[in-house]
Amino acid sequence: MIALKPAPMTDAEERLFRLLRQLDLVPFASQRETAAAVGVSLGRLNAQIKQAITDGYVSLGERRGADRRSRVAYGLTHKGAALKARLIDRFLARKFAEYDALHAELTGQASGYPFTLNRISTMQNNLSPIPELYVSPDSAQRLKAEAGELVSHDLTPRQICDLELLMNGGFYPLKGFLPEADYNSVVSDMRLSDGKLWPMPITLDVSEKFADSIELGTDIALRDQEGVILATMTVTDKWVPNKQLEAEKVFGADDSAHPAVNYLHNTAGAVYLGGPVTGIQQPVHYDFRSRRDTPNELRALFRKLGWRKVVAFQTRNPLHRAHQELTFRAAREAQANLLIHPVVGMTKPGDVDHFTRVRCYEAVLDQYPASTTSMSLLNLAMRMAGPREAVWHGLIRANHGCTHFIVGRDHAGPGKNSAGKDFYGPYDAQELFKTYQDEIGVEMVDFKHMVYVQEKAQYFPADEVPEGGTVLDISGTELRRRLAEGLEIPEWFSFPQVVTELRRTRPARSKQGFTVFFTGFSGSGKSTIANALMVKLMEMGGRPVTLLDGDIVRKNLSSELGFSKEHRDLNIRRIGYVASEITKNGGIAICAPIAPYATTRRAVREDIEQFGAFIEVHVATSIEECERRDRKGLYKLAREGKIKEFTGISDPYDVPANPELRLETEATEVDNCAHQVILKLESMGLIAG
Ligand SMILES: Nc1ncnc2c1ncn2[C@@H]1O[C@H](COP(=O)(O)OS(=O)(=O)O)[C@@H](OP(=O)(O)O)[C@H]1O
Ligand SMILES: Nc1ncnc2c1ncn2[C@@H]1O[C@H](COP(=O)(O)OP(=O)(O)O)[C@@H](O)[C@H]1O
Repeated sequence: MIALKPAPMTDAEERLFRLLRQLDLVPFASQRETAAAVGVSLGRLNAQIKQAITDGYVSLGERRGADRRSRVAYGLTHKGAALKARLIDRFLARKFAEYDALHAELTGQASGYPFTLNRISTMQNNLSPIPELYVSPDSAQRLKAEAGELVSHDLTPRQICDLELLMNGGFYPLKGFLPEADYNSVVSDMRLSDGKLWPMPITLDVSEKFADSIELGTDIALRDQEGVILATMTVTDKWVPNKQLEAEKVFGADDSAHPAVNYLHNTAGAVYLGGPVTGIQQPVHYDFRSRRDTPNELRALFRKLGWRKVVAFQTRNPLHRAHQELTFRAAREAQANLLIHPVVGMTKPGDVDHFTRVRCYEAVLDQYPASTTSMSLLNLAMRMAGPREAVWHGLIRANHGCTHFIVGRDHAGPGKNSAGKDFYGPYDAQELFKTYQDEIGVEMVDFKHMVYVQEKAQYFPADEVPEGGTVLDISGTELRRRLAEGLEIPEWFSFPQVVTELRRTRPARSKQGFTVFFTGFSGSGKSTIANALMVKLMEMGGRPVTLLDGDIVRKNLSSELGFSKEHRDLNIRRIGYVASEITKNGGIAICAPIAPYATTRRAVREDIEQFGAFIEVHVATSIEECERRDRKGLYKLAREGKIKEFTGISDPYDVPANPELRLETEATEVDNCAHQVILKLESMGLIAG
């Protein structure tokens, strides 16, 4: 372990540090009280405070005395708070040197305790408090008011997760978003520039425009999505990262099939800002509050329970019987207590949402012995980086007071790459973890994939299956298929309470909502067929049906819109939004606009497919036939130039390339067209036969 000695602290710096520390602890104290606390005369303190105000470390405020009269009070500025955080190591080094000198003077010997910057390893104790980046609650109030004046950055959901773990010590020893030198070193060598192990770049990505507006050395306010200030950051670094290199080094390939690489290229801003963070308040969570713990809260819990050894189980999936067996075995093997530590920040796109998962965890928690098992939620934004992620998870669990960590098959695996191959080998994560285990400070409990052996009616690691045993297993994809089709999920695989919970969130396709989206020229037959379909679906019953016909929508939702590309797109996005809400809530939406642009139809499809099926039906009546029908007399007006931008005459229509269904109306009855849609819905499992 590399432990660089910090530069020596001068007397003036020590005095300033003591003052800042005291003002952080009790910002509303009188000068007399502060002078007594830091051990200087009132006159001297007064001079010190004046200097600190001139230097921008301390600001003047107001407090109400016991007599309710307002009096002057002093507190830290964000610059002062950041300086105090930076001086901590040097202050401790000085105190340590003083102790060593005292020890030598009184005993004739050096103390023999090596000084190290890594305070956790000197403490040797997973139960003692870990440093956080928060200022005291009183200072936080002042800083928050002050930070209102600063330039603000609105954090993305992923940055909020990162910031929470930075501030509460989950990402110790990081002191903020990585500066450039640390970033480069983490990307290439999995280490901070001082040599400490850290495998994941924790970066504050911003837009070029925002970065251009920030001078180095500026303090910025970091706000959540509602505008609440959570922290300030002194911007010490600003650079344009080599994202391709980051993708290759950290995630193993510059392939956008990897969710974090996709995020890097398509969501993250072009410029990174780095610098120390001063924590003001935790991000607010309204859900499962009592289940969320900071590293220090967990350490305190373990202290209270007398848990010396704790094995952590990381998960982003509901717990089934295989997981239960694995966690039981791990706890037995390590002779440790068990912390079920699921991630509720950001996981892999398409995962079961955390609300459902936590309800599933709660449902099975009483299968575990309460005296040796606890559950806590971790607001981590996963990157699905396999081996590097496992090392990172280990460090985070060490910070949360755990001594052991379970690494199973394909830990934090991102799925297949764009060539259809796995990004990482199934046990690469275990290999890498083993290499760094000592530095991580937690012991790995490794497991092979757990499978069910029918004859034994019991789970075994895949490499310990008794000879001749019949192995049963259900993959994640198979489980999703069974849930989607409402098929049986056997008792040996999961707990009935978990299956019930999952079925509630992901009912069978025949009970989910969906959208039928007709597209075609004016007069092609969209409304007529849509009406017939609606009646047929209503006859079947079961789900509410809503028809969003082009004409009706234009009268109600989009009355101010015309027929320019921009207005047509807006119209279709509105229809898509309403249909997605209907689909989300289990209804059937039938849409029948012209929707001439393929890109807009694709965007609507993506919105809706998050919640249920999207069935695109191209009503493929030729423009000549539509013009012959000319039901509303509009084609005639369009030919005469009296209606401009008329689809098919003077405006484009992108023919759908791969619709779920294409209808020919010229030689087919309306009833038969609608029936073809019904058959399609049946074949997709959306209506039960
Ligand atoms: N310039 C122009 N181009 C196309 N259509 C026109 C135009 N002006 C008015 N109309 C009438 O408006 C109906 C089409 O509206 P939509 O909302 O379906 O169009 S779009 O999807 O926003 O392109 C369409 O109704 P349908 O015949 O039911 O398709 C027409 O009656
Ligand atoms: N197989 C068919 N399907 C739908 N409409 C048909 C069919 N055959 C003839 N039509 C006629 O074509 C016209 C279609 O008009 P409409 O449904 O309002 O089209 P759109 O909504 O696409 O503008 C109606 O007059 C309808 O009776």
